[in-house]
Amino acid sequence: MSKIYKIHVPASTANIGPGFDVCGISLSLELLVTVTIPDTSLIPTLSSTSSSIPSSTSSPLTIPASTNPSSPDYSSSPSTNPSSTNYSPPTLTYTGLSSTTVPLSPYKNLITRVSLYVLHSHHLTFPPNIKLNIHNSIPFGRGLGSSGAAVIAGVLLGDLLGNLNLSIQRKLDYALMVERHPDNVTAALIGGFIGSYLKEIKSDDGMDFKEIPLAEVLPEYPENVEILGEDWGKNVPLPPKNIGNWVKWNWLKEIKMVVVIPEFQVATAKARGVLPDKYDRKDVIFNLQRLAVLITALTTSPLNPELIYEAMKDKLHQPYRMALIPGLTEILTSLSPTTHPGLLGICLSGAGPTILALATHNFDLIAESIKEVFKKEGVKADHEVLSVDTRGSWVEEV
Ligand SMILES: Nc1ncnc2c1ncn2[C@@H]1O[C@H](COP(=O)(O)OP(=O)(O)OP(=O)(O)O)[C@@H](O)[C@H]1O
Ligand SMILES: N[C@@H](CCO)C(=O)O
Repeated sequence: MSKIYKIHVPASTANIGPGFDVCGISLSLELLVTVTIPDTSLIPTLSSTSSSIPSSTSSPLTIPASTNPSSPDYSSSPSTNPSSTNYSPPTLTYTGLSSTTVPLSPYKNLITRVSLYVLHSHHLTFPPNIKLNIHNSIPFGRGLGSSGAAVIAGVLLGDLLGNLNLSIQRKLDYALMVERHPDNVTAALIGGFIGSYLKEIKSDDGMDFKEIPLAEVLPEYPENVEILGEDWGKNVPLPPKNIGNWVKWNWLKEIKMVVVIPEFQVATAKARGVLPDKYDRKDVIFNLQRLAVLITALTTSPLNPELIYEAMKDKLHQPYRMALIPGLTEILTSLSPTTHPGLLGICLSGAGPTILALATHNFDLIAESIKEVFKKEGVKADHEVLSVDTRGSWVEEV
């Protein structure tokens, strides 16, 4: 009998104005990966060395039961190199957004490459004949955390296929090796309104986290299965332990996220490339003051729209990204709680180009006003009214 699992990962919005690379909120849009594992009694162990690799650290959180279903147990099967069996790597099918353009090779697709990184670092590779059906509702390259969700899905997939039982903290460590800003991945993994920071890893600890090139973490894996051998898994950069740290704030249910999504994409790498290496002290203070106020203002009832509106302003990333997003300056200055009752604050969602408006009512009016500005710039946009997802990522056996 095959086993079927579903991996659920939410979208996320990051920064929320002044909290650049700090704040994230997971959203009610989902990336769903359905994993079909053939009769596990026929699946060989993929490496005899896997049991010697420590697979987890202790978790600071209680993991919901649904996050760690009983994974298939390969351990009693004989150790076999897949290249010597009737092996075929995972097959991928996609439905939903970007389903016609996303790579379907398991060695090129972001979700499966990340899962292979997790497996590889445990001296494992894909078990044979896995089927993956991916349904994507998160638009690519719009600032709604599509890559963060794909990375988390990949870590959860690797954990499932390797029967690793990684702790939630260790899963985050793996995700942070791939996406080095913690805001989207932490919100996608944990769920809710999240503040996070990365531990500074000094080189004399044996590894400088920031300096490991992504190409070494996610190498171009060859398109064949002859990749298990004596050295398989020996030179994989392992994540330092406990690099991501987070807090989860209360979220008031009356606050909804109005997201206005332009039709064009802005790659996060490009939107980070326009940022300066150094900032003026006054701009840093501007953000710190607002961020400190924003967290309490957003989590305290009754809400104070004027306070929140000012506290959602930013001088660390949005001013530099205006050149990439036509209409951004006007959008950020022309709507306010006075002109649009119900509006709490407005900012770029993640690296953009999506606009995030936090609001308690008048959602469609707020969205239409933002779309009007985009329209003047010749940009078509859609909108959605989203809720916070408080559950985060989870895996179920169906
Ligand atoms: N479901 C997915 N499957 C495979 N690849 C994906 C998936 N989602 C995202 N990606 C990859 O990530 C890229 C988008 O990443 P990018 O960081 O530029 O934008 P984003 O994550 O949507 O925005 P932001 O980080 O600002 O929220 C896509 O072009 C694709 O290569
Ligand atoms: N904090 C990140 C989020 C995008 O992934 C940025 O703004 O670049």
